[in-house]
Amino acid sequence: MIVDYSELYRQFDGPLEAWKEILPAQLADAWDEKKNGNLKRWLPVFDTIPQIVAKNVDLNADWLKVGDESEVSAEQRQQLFDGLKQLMPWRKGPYELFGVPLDTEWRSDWKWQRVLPHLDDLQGRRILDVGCGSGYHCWRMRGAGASMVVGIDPSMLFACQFELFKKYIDDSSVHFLPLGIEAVPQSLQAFDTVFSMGVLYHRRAPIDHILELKSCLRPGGQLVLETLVVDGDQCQILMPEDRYGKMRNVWFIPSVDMLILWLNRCGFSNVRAVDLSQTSIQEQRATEWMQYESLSDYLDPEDPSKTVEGYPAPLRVVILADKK
Ligand SMILES: Nc1ncnc2c1ncn2[C@@H]1O[C@H](C[S@+](CC[C@H]([NH3+])C(=O)[O-])CC(=O)[O-])[C@@H](O)[C@H]1O
Repeated sequence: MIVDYSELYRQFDGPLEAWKEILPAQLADAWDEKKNGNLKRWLPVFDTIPQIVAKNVDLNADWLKVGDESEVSAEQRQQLFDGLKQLMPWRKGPYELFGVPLDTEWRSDWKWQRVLPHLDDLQGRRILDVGCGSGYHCWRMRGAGASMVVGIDPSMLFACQFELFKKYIDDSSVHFLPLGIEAVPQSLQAFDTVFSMGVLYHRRAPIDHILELKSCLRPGGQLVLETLVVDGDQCQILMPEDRYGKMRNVWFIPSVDMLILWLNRCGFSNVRAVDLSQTSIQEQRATEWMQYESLSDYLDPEDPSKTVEGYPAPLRVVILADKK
C-alpha cells in the first residue's frame, strides 16, 4: 500500500472508533494489486515524481495551487508533467502543480462557488465528502476551515490522483478512502457536514442513499446534496430507459420538489434548494488532460436543451438539509 494511514487512524476518535476497527481490512482490500490490475500502471508514478513538499499552497485558489514553478527544476517539472499524464484522465479540478496547469474536464470550482456561500460555516467541522472524485472539493473544504475532511470514492484512479497531491501538501487533516458509501458502518453519526455531490442519480436505491448519508451525520449536522433534477412538480421523476447523456448507471432524476419530499420523508428538517443551474459546455468539456468525449458530445447537436437520447439536458440542484 502506498499510503500511510497512521495519522488518519489517530484522528478517528469518538464515534469514528467504530469505523477504525474495520478500516484496515477495507483499505488493504482496496489497494490490493491483484484485485485492481490498473494499480500496476498507476503506482509506479509515485517512484518517478519529485520527492518534495510544496512551500506555496493555496487551498482557496480556484486553480488549487500547490507549489510555485520556482520550487522545482526543469527536470523535476518534466517528471511531474509525465507523472500527471500517466494518471489521465483528469476529470475533477482544476489544479496548478508547481506551475503546471491541470485543466480538468470539470470546472469543479464553479460548483464550489454555487455551494459554499450557502453552507453553515465550515470552520472546525468534521466533513465527509461522499463520491469525492479526485478530492478537489475536499481540499477546498479544508481551505474553508474544516478541521478534518474525509473523502470517499471507490475509484482507484481518483485515489491515486488524490495521493499525488497529498504528497506535496503538508496537511494531515484531509484524507481519501478508496471506498464506497456501503463501506461506512451504519449509524456512525460522526460528521458535522456530509456532502453527496453528483452521486444520487448513480444510486439504484436513492432513498437508501439519503438514509445512509443521514446515518453518517451527527444530530444537528448538515447535509449538502447536489444532484441532477428535471423540471416539474412533486409527482415528476425521470428514469432513463437506458443511458442518460451517454452515462450508464443513471437511475432516478427527480424534480426539485420530489427531492425535497424525499428528504422530508427521510426525517430531515429545514430542507431547501439553494441553487439550480444548467450545466454548460464551458463547465464540463474535453481538455488536454481529459481527451475523451464530454458534455457537448452528450447533447443533441440540433437542440442542446436535450441529451442525445432526447431527455432534458443536465440541470443540477444544491439542496441543504439539517439532521434533527
Ligand atoms: N458507491 C459509491 N460510493 C461513493 N462514491 C461513489 C459510489 N459509486 C460511485 N461513486 C463516485 O461518485 C462520483 C460521482 S462524480 C462527482 C464527483 C464530485 N463529488 C463532484 O461533485 O464533482 C459525478 C459523475 O460521475 O457523474 C464518482 O467519482 C464515482 O466514482
